[in-house]
Amino acid sequence: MRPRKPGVVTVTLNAAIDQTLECPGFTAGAVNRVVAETRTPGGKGINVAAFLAGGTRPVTAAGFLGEDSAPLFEALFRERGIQDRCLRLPGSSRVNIKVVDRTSGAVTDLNLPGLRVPEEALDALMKTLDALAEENGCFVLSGSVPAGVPANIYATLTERLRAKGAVVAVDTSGEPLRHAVAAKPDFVKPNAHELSELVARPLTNAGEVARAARELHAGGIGLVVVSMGADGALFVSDDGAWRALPPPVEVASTVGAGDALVAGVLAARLDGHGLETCARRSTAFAAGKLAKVGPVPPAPERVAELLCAVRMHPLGQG
Ligand SMILES: Nc1ncnc2c1ncn2[C@@H]1O[C@H](COP(=O)(O)OP(=O)(O)O)[C@@H](O)[C@H]1O
Ligand SMILES: O=P(O)(O)OC[C@H]1O[C@](O)(COP(=O)(O)O)[C@@H](O)[C@@H]1O
Repeated sequence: MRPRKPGVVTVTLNAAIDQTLECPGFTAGAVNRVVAETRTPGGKGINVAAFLAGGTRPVTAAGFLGEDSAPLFEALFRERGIQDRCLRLPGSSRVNIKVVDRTSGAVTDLNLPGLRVPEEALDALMKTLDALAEENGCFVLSGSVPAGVPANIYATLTERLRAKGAVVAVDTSGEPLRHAVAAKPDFVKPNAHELSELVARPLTNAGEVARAARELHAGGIGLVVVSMGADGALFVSDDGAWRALPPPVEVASTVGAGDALVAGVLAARLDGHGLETCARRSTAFAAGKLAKVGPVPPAPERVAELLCAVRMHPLGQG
């Protein structure tokens, strides 16, 4: 995974403001008291851009933002030095509600559908991405697909951008993931639940997850990473197969952990690291991210501490 052009572009079709509600003992169907509320810019590609920025490569955010809520995202772009090539749509980006119960550690996500994308806006996005492909070698296509955009959008973009020599990563779910996988991106990162939906069978243990991940890899996807929350992640490529287990860490919110893992994988692979190092580094980065709400990268010293605590297990041929 060594693109000729250094820049990374993340594409977020369905950006979100994440409203985190801290609610000890949260119970569905009951009256609950919220003790703290924060609003942070989110959406998978926005988070990946925030985690990757500040490294050795230029990072650009593309996709759509509601113009009324754009200032929150623009502040993040300024703070992290992210180039803003997001197109503006009338209205506000969705607000996704994240209920965090620190007593149980559970996080409940209520993700809204988001703004409908008009046809002209999608055409304009295609032109923007074509232009960005002239100067950027890696594209990350992440998150749900909003109304107005065909479910095969990531497949279309994967083919189009790979034809221009770009490395393409996809992190999505459901129908968009099914289509994208058929277009063989260079890297996919489903979580175990999304992978189970994709292969249409329950995956009840790490062995079953590994078997399904190998099937995807054998189908032509160079790097398959399957995340499993506190149980770590599986990494499968031509270089071999590993499971990385994070140590127990302090958790403010698990929202964005998958995006941190994607950013960590890309940073390591684009720097030319092998699979084992990539798995260890990205797992340490994702675990370090959990201490803060929102797309705040962990301090390098914290990642260095966690690196030594990640346990690596080679996966047999199974
Ligand atoms: N509670 C946790 N403790 C330690 N690491 C975690 C925890 N939750 C997530 N992670 C790390 O973040 C990665 C991605 O988290 P996960 O929840 O599987 O992603 P997604 O948000 O895409 O479902 C995991 O593979 C793991 O490395
Ligand atoms: O586009 P989707 O699938 O609704 O996901 C959007 C949500 O995912 C996030 O990007 C977090 O994703 P992860 O927890 O998988 O890293 C949130 O910021 C956002 O609210």
